[in-house]
Amino acid sequence: MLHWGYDEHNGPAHWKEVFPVANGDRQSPIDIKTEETKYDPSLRPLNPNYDPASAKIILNNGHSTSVEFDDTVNKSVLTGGPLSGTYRLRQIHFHWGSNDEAGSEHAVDGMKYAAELHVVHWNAEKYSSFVEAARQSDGLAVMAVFLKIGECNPQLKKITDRLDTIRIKGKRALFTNFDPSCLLPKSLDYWTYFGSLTVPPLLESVIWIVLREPISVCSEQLAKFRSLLSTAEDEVACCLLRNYRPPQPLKGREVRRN
Ligand SMILES: NS(=O)(=O)c1c(F)c(F)c(-n2cc(CC3CCCCC3)nn2)c(F)c1F
Ligand SMILES: [Zn+2]
Repeated sequence: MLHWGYDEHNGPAHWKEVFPVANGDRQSPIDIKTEETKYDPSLRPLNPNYDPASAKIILNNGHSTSVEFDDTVNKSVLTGGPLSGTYRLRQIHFHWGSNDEAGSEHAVDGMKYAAELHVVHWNAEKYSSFVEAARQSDGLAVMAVFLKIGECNPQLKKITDRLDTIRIKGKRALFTNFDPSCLLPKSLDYWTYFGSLTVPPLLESVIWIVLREPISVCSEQLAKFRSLLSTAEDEVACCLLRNYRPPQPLKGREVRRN
């Protein structure tokens, strides 16, 4: 496998060839069987506290589009929920499919949504950098939000309207004054479990917080994600039509709910 991606020759089925942890005991995403989740009264309300000035750039990294935040200080943080300590906002990004029927990474009772937003944080209380935290079992906390096909989402428009300026892999553009809380649903009720990055190097360092209520997205907005290219300037253009990893074995893990 040359460089990992989502095509037949370098997609999720091949990742274990380079990243053997792909067959590990706490891989993500998973299919959340709601009947088997366990209510945990010790789980606290989620407390996202983001400063719009932390937003810096919007980027096409060839695998997704992300908004990167200034994580050199505790300006935008997530506390509460299943977390002990303060997790600092690093980036948000999306996963989508080649059609509106599937595109999310997590599934709920076997059902997949059209897309999924990930809000990535790292444990800045215990570790000194994102890369160090990414190697620790409690290093990262990712909040996942399902995108359900419906009304066009005016908040998401701020992102989808910029995608034509970063079509090519590696392109980036200034993107500030953006508070990702505007993409969260009314209810912050969640499921939580111990998992991994869903992209190589698939490190098993993520405390997953999956919000139960989806936000809306319309087909036209999703189509803009699919028009992003997974290729750089000097390569034959190839659209990033899908970028989701299928659900992985639960291997005895518990999924708790608040
Ligand atoms: N889908 S996900 O699981 O929410 C998700 C994440 F949680 C991530 F942290 C990343 N991530 C990957 C790197 C490179 C680092 C390069 C040095 C070693 C750590 C990874 N930066 N952020 C990511 F791309 C992603 F998709
Ligand atoms: Zn992701």
